[in-house]
Amino acid sequence: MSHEILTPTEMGEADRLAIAAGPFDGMGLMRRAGAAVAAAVLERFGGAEAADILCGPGNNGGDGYVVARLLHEAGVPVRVWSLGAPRQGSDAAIAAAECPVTPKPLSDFAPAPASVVVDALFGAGLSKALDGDAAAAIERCSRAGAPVVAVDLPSGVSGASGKVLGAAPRATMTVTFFRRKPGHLLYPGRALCGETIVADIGIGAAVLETIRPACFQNVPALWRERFPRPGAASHKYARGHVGVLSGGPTSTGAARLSAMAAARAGAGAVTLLSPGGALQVNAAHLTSIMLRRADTAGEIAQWLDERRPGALVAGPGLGLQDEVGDMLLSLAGIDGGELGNVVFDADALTHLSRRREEFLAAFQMPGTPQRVLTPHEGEFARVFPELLADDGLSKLDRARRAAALTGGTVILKGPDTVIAGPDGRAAINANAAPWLATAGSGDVLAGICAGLLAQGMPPFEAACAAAWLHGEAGSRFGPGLIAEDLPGLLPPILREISDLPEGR
Ligand SMILES: NC(=O)C1=CN([C@@H]2O[C@H](COP(=O)(O)OP(=O)(O)OC[C@H]3O[C@@H](n4cnc5c(N)ncnc54)[C@H](OP(=O)(O)O)[C@@H]3O)[C@@H](O)[C@H]2O)[C@@H](O)CC1
Ligand SMILES: Nc1ncnc2c1ncn2[C@@H]1O[C@H](COP(=O)(O)OP(=O)(O)O)[C@@H](O)[C@H]1O
Ligand SMILES: [K+]
Repeated sequence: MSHEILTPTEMGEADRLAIAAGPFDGMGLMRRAGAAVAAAVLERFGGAEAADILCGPGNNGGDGYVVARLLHEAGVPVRVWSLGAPRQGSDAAIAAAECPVTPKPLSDFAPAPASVVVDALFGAGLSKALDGDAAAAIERCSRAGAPVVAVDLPSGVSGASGKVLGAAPRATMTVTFFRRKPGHLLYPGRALCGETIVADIGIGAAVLETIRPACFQNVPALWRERFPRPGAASHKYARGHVGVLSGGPTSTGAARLSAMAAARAGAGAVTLLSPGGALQVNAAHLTSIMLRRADTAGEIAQWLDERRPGALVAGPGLGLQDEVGDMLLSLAGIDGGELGNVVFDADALTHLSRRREEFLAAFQMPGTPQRVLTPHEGEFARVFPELLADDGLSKLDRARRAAALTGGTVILKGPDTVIAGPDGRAAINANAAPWLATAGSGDVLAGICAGLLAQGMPPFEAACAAAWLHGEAGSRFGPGLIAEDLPGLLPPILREISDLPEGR
């Protein structure tokens, strides 16, 4: 599957490059775009008694006129509703002139029973919030419950951010062209697109060499090559050692979830670092995970110096006391030779929000551990309030800005988790299910990520792989999922990733 995601601006560039390279001109691409939509309508809604085509003034409307002509030629009763004539001489004007159905004003549109609506009002060129006749038409459509096929995007959904500008229909199906846009994968856009079909309209993949997209759908092809596999002669420490910091006696479960997940993700050894007061309760619940007493920042540093683990999980259940913040700050600035990677999760993110400037300064020191930050939206709001307050930023933009600010990899969690690296690369995760919204699920994600980091996977790839594995485990299990289930669901998924035949 092609997993590059193009912003609307990059898509415009793809159009231009493809037209320059030939063989299709703009009109040729529009005809192919319209044909792809018409084919999808006939295949999925062939039984509809009629088709209502809503056409905007730009090229999205142009696609709509092509769809209208082709459905008419296929014998479907077609009505065309226009928001305004296309600009003279434009491709859309040519498509409108070629359409044998006379358009009526959009203000008169009311969906007929048993008709399918093709929404070709606005696509990539959406420039302001929908209002007036466009918003009213969408409102009538929603009230009638008519099935909607969206051309490129449901009109009103921003292709760049997935945000709704004014109003947008809930499409049953969206047919987009060449590659997905962020708005197809980021909520609320994702939910409004319905099933998304990516149609080939004759733009060659070679244009991507010029565009060099930096955003991808999170699929295994993105990181499979870097996925760790144990060498035949590996010993347990060579497979990676993860440390996990435990909280006090009444909040130890989160760290154990992380520890178990790190082990299942393939780390050869996992050690839980526990305050003395929590040793008994941790010991009572651990078997393969090692346990070490560490009450102070000094004792943790001593263990790091002795064992030099590949990764540490810091945050789940850790506590919000000031001395915990001091300890985390010292970890952020520790020598990367003693500790390769730190996953800052949960309470560590709250400490980061309280002492942001000190943490950011520590992160900038050369030779410190690589970091992965795993905020959910609430934690993100605490750490980066100025990014959340900026309405012009998409979730993708926010994750990228946070990665740049911290010089780390950010997993901005949610139903549309975004992973962003400090080099500008980003991925949007699309395989998770709401069953994952259960206490402790994030602790498992942090542990999987640390397990992969400790095995030498680079942070961006490890973060993407962790989000994907976590999403896959949750989706495959389905209803009834609790966080304890997640680590045990990983082995068959890991086997598939590694392409190992049964019994090996
Ligand atoms: N390029 C190609 O080769 C190909 C492109 N293709 C198709 O083209 C689509 C992009 O076309 P596009 O760039 O013309 O933008 P489009 O979405 O039609 O809107 C622009 C018009 O709408 C107006 N307008 C915007 N928002 C508005 C609002 N809220 N309320 C009212 N008006 C609003 C805007 O006005 P303006 O901003 O100029 O004031 C302008 O007049 C793309 O999605 C795909 O379907 C395919 O055919 C494949 C080949
Ligand atoms: N509706 C949803 N659909 C898919 N995944 C979700 C949804 N809600 C939450 N998740 C995922 O579940 C995990 C929850 O993490 P988090 O909020 O930190 O939980 P906890 O702190 O209880 O461990 C994240 O990986 C998040 O992406
Ligand atoms: K549209």
